[in-house]
Amino acid sequence: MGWVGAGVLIATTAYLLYCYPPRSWAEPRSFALPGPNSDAPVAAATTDDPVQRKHGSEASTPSIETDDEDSQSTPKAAASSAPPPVLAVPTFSLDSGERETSQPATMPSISQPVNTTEQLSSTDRGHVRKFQPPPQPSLAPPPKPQSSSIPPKATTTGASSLMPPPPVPRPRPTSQASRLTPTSTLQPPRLSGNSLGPPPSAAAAQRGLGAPSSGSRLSNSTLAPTQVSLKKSSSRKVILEPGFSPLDWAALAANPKNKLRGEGLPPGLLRVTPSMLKEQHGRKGRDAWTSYHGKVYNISPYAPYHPGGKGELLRGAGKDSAQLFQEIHPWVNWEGILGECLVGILVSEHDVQTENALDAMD
Ligand code: HEM
Repeated sequence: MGWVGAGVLIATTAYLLYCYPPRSWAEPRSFALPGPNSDAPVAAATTDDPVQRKHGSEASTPSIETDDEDSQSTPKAAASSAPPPVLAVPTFSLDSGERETSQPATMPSISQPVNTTEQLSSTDRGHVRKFQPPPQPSLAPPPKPQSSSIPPKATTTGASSLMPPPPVPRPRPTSQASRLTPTSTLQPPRLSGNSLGPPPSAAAAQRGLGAPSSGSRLSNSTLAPTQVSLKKSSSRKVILEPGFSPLDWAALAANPKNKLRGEGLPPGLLRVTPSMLKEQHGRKGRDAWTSYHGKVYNISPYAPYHPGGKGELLRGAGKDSAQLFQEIHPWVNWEGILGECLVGILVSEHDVQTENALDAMD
């Protein structure tokens, strides 16, 4: 190499001398002077030709030369400009390549407007990428574009899916139906007839015109007031005169001296035949007798105290009243009211005749 360098040196000097002949061309000293002057540039050119070309192309400022000297000694100091491009280049180049081909429009939207112009210019120029990209790719790249582009679509789609107002028409029919149904359901129970019904219904059912009819009327319940009026009208109770209340009757019956069985009767129970009972019809000054479960009672003293009236009570005079009694008020305690009015026992005509025959034989 030394020989080659010397040859080159000589050739160059010869060329220079040929092109720019010195003023003292004729002087022999001129050959000696260029020698030492040419040594310095030749040495610099031979040693640092490739390196100096790079630095010279990059910049002519002295600061760059100092960086080069530092870079040789300490790479970190010079890496301030170099490393970032090394790390950023692969990521950025890949992203930029894909984006340039597939999604050029997403990049500006992702990166902020300040960097958009720089990126567009950087995509066109590869040299500029190395210096500018590091900050840009680190902030911009993958997550933001996808997230920013996808979410609005999803939100819009979700909103559109949720927006259609089916619930608006739904509540209307449901509310109407619910309103109609509950009212309908609530009305039947409200039928106060039920609350009023049970105690009197049981009584009225057995009192008046039959339990089944009253039960159906109560179920209708819309006619509750009419039911009450019917019960009152069906009620055949009479207004008793003063001093003939149930308590007055109880006080009268408590005293055995009142002789509620009737005047002129023997002390013991009588054997009453149907014919005898029939003669005690309550007219023509006779007491009214009636039979109930084989016993004969004098009902004449109770007539003014009978809540259903004297006429109703005398419907059973001279005959058996069990059927009428059961039809009207089976809950009434017959024996408790008319115990002191017991006359005798009901016997058949045949039994009375045999007894009479036996008595005659005696
Ligand atoms: C045998 C024929 C009888 C007839 C036809 C008859 C008829 C009636 C009638 C129509 C009523 C009114 C019912 C109402 O409106 O709630 C009534 C009430 C009454 N009757 Fe008679 N009755 C008879 C015999 C008796 C007898 C023998 C007694 C007593 C042992 C009696 C005691 C009563 C009582 C206590 C009431 C009031 C019932 C109530 O307040 O719920 N009845 N009766």
